[in-house]
Amino acid sequence: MEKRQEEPWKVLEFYSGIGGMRYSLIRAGVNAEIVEAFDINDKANDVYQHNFGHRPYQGNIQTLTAADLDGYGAHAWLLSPPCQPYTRQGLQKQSEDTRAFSFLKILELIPHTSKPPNMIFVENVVGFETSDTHSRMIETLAKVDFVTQEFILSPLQFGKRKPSSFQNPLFNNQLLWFPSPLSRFADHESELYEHDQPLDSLDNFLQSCEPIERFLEFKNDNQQPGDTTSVSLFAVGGLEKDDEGNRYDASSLDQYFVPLTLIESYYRYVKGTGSLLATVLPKKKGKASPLKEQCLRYFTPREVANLHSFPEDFQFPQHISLRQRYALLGNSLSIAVVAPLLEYLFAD
Ligand SMILES: C[S@@+](CC[C@H](N)C(=O)[O-])C[C@H]1O[C@@H](n2cnc3c(N)ncnc32)[C@H](O)[C@@H]1O
Repeated sequence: MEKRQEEPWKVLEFYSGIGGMRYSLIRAGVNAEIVEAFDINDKANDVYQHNFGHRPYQGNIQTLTAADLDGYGAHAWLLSPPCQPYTRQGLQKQSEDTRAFSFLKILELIPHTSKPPNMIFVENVVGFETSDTHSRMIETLAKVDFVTQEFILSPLQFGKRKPSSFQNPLFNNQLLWFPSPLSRFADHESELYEHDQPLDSLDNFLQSCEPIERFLEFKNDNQQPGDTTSVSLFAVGGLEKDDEGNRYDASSLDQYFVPLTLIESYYRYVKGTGSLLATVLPKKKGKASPLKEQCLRYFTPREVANLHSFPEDFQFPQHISLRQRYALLGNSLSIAVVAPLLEYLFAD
């Protein structure tokens, strides 16, 4: 697709969810216009519409044709397809999983379009890079003359069509485990590590992390200044309460505390997903206190959105239940990581 210099990039956002990709594009400062977004989930579309004033096309991406895609005249396609076929907790059926079909279908349409996109950005989970879906993606993109660069930061893949290229062609057709090529694009808030080695110790890692208080909407009342590093996170099970259909009252903190009965059977839930916050510090420094004394609570949806770097004005419409909020946020992405990648991809 030809584009005049001053024209905005025309972008299609596939699997738009609650708009993590669109927020990343905004944060990257790319002069772009989302010409259409696509998602099958009506609740996700309610949230998207609430925040962006546009309701995504609500249908199965698998039913789109090459002519439909040509009709949008887009320069770039952004895709965050379902990750369940590749996650470690899942059955790892990869391209055999019905949830992978629409992604493969959309890639296979590229040679049949008369105006193929100049750029493609794909975001997924660790596990995708070794899947047969990934092999088919690389094969299909090579056939239609794309060069690719791939990053495992949070798991990300993206491509740019010849003759345009990446700012750093040195990394073409490589899978990188470090973000150095992006460092010029990372803004202050989303500073990326320059390390091309894993962080060597837990201490170094903790020092390079933002304190968790920065992300909290409910601060700990009993917190002393300087106690920040003592707040602990535990990976245990998700929220138990089924609040389907109930309206969500964001103002009450009580609903986020983990019931003692659940903590007592902590080990049964270790395999679940989600993180917990210890709101009471251990009495003795360096000594872990029993879980029961730490007043564990779940992060609120706003806090999860903060951890994903969603902007402050992002909101859920009232009718979205607590459980739905967690599910939608859980499907979304880290804007702090995706924004520099988009900036890198769109840089001339
Ligand atoms: C991994 S999530 C992407 C979330 C999004 N990037 C965000 O920030 O919220 C995948 C999304 O694709 C949607 N989806 C899955 N299969 C689809 C299909 N065949 N057609 C349309 N949407 C689909 C799901 O409803 C879900 O919202």
